Amino acid sequence: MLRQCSSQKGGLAAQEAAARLQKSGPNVLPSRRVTWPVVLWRQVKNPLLILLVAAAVLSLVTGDQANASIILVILLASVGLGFGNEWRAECQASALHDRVSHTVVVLRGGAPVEVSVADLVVGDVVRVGLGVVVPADLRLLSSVDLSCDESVITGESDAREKSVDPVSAGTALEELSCALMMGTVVHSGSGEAVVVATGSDCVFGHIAASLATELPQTGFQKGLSKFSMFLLYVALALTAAIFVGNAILQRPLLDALLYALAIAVGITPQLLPAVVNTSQAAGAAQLAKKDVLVKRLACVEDLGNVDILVTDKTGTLTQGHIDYCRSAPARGHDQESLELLGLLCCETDFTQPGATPVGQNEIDRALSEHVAPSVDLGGWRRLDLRPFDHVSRTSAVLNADGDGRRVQVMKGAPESVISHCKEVAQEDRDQCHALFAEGLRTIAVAVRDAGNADELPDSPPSDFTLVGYLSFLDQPKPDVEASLRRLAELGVAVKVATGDSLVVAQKVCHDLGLEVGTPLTGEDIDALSDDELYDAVHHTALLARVSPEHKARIVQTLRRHHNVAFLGDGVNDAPALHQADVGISVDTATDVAKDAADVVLLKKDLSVIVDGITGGRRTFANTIKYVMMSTSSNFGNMFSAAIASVVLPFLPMLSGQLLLNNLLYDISQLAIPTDRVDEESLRKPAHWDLKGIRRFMIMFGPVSSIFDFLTFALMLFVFHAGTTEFRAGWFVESLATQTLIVLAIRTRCIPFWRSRPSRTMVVSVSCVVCVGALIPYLPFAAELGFAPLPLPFFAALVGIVGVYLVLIEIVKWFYYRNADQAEGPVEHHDTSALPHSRVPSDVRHQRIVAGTAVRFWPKSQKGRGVRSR
Ligand SMILES: Nc1ncnc2c1ncn2[C@@H]1O[C@H](COP(=O)(O)OP(=O)(O)OP(=O)(O)O)[C@@H](O)[C@H]1O
Ligand SMILES: [Mg+2]
Repeated sequence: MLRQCSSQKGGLAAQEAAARLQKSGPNVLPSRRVTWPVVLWRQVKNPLLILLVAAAVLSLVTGDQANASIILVILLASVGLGFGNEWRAECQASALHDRVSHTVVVLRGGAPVEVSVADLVVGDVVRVGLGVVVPADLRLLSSVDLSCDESVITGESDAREKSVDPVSAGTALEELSCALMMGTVVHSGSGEAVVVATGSDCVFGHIAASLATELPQTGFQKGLSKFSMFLLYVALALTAAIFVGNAILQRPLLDALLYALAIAVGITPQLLPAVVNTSQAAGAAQLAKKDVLVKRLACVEDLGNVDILVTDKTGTLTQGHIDYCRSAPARGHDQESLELLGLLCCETDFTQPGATPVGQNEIDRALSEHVAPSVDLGGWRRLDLRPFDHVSRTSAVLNADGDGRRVQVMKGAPESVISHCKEVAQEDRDQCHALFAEGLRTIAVAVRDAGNADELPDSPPSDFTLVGYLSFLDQPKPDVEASLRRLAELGVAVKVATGDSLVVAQKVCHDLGLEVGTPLTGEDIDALSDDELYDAVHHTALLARVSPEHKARIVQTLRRHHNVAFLGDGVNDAPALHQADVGISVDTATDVAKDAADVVLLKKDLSVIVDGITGGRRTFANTIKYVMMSTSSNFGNMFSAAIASVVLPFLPMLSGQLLLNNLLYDISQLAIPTDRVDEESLRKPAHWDLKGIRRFMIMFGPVSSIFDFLTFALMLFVFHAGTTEFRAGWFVESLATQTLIVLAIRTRCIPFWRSRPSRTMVVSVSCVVCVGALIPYLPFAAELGFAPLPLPFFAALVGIVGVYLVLIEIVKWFYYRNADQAEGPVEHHDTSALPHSRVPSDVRHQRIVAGTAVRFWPKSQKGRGVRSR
């Protein structure tokens, strides 16, 4: 095979590889990226929009050409605005995605080097190990106990054994035991293989091309679509009512249709996708600056909604760099033989000259660094290996010494190893506890005479002799305590789920000031039903000696009533990462973990997650502002327009004018993603709450209508306005009230005084109001159907807007008082899980029922407004 690929055992020379890369192109699959036509289609596929265009074209041919042309021009501008913003967000998203690196170890000129997966070429010799996602189609050259999870290709969930033995030509894909396919995952063992196909030439390339690439919706997206459907129903009801009302009054039908459709378009928050995407992209870009890469933009908000974080221990609570600390031989054994046997039992075969540890096995790396130089492995030979697995928590080897004597060595978690030992003296057991109590990650080494066996028995026998313990130190991180406190303040409970010993984990938690409550072990968890587990997990912050399945089960159980994030970097964390609402991994993690994650941290640090969560909440809060806007004054305006069209003898605004009004309003709202967010709204997870939105709409919409009717009266009875002047007056008033209200709605506090909006927001809102006021004076105002307004109108306008904003503050006060009362009795987070029980009095856990939840803004702390930063 090597010859067929013009390669050799030591791999390709660097120049040769570069030359092949030039010819074959990078090893990547055809992009799944969104292209611009797709983004454009998203803007125009709105059925209301299509109907409106159709009606406008009809009107262009048969009737009012000026109005029809204005409608078309404005629609074009709206679509352009949405497209421009969404496209920019998409570009930012894919740039972020590209920053998640995937590397592989290849032999170049005989030496192992780490290169980007994209740089692989046919003929490269690569090394693969546990947890690696196979980067191209490979033919095995050597392997140790290798098996692969090929479910992405075959749908078969059981891992398949792999070996170098050739198979006959024409063998079915599932039976290709000497080949590793791109996209499959190494389930156990390790090996070397030569690349036979890259990029879209791979089997996976063909499959991926035919797969639907739609990803399942995130919690946030589900809420968003429900909300959009709700508005669509409101729009349809209103459109039908206006149309029928006008028809009964025998008004021109085409005009009525155009007008009704313009109102429908006005109500549907057309820019919602653009605002959401821009918010998310801005949020993601800010998070990227803080070393948080969001793989899917939609996860930004979900990150903000997290209220429980389940995390592993190594590298999160501890520094993650394991150092060999000391050996503790059992009675009757010495340090030398203990270290020698420990080294023999590493996955890397150190009896081979020049062997370097592969993969992410930290314990083996530490042993090779600190023990290998001083141990003489001369004469030893490896016959068989069973690599470490997270379920049995042991690894085993069969080795022969210089005299041909064969021994089986086992190393692993002390409890697991000791269970296979003949007899273990009490003092040796005590020694283990003492090491655990010091917080040392400790493994036991045991040995047995293997007679003349050639390979390891299927299950380890129980006649091992304990040789002793090897201890490793992984220091607690100094800044973790502060991060744990921040998380508690954010209403996020932290649970540590580790495969390490309970005593070691307890010591680490204690050192960090994390109260653990009543800890659970894997065995405890097995004995509990899901309901019992759900309750028990609330009373502890520590789950120790847990297997990968336990981690996944814990996450799954908690998700019933919580939004759960899981942080982990090992192969053993992948199932839980998949289960979690938000899977978080690190850039240095194993491929499977990184693949399963939604968010990748460039630094494995709790403080980075704190930033991620606050960033997510900020983004969510801003998105919700737009939603609130669309459902309050914007809705109110359209509602007034609907009523007025039936009550007045003429249309209160032409359809083109309505659309222009809507376009200007939308432009002003594009600044929302830049807005500041009150510190208070960051303190709690926020969720979609359709009931709350409906209540908001019903309370705020009519308030804006009252002022519209006031304006109608003013124009008709005080200024005795003609039709065009009337329309200009209402155009200016509705735009002013509609846009300025964002300054009130954006916060629970008193605007400007307690909470300041961003400068961009103030500027954009003010500019739009001014532009609106100027439009009736512009040279083309007559074409638009406007006449200039008398100056006293503006004095009245200032009065109307002023009273309106005051009234909104009063309604706001009532709304939040009711919302807070409606929330009912509040369950408290189990404070034992938080460091030093420093839980703010209002940290509560919110029950999310069937995707709806409690409210947008957290309860204000006894009127103490907090100034936003
Ligand atoms: N290479 C190894 N050889 C032998 N035993 C090991 C090895 N790696 C880990 N162990 C043992 O298995 C136990 C569980 O390790 P595992 O890596 O599954 O834990 P984990 O859940 O990833 O821990 P953490 O939360 O710290 O990341 C360790 O405490 C140790 O006793
Ligand atoms: Mg781990």
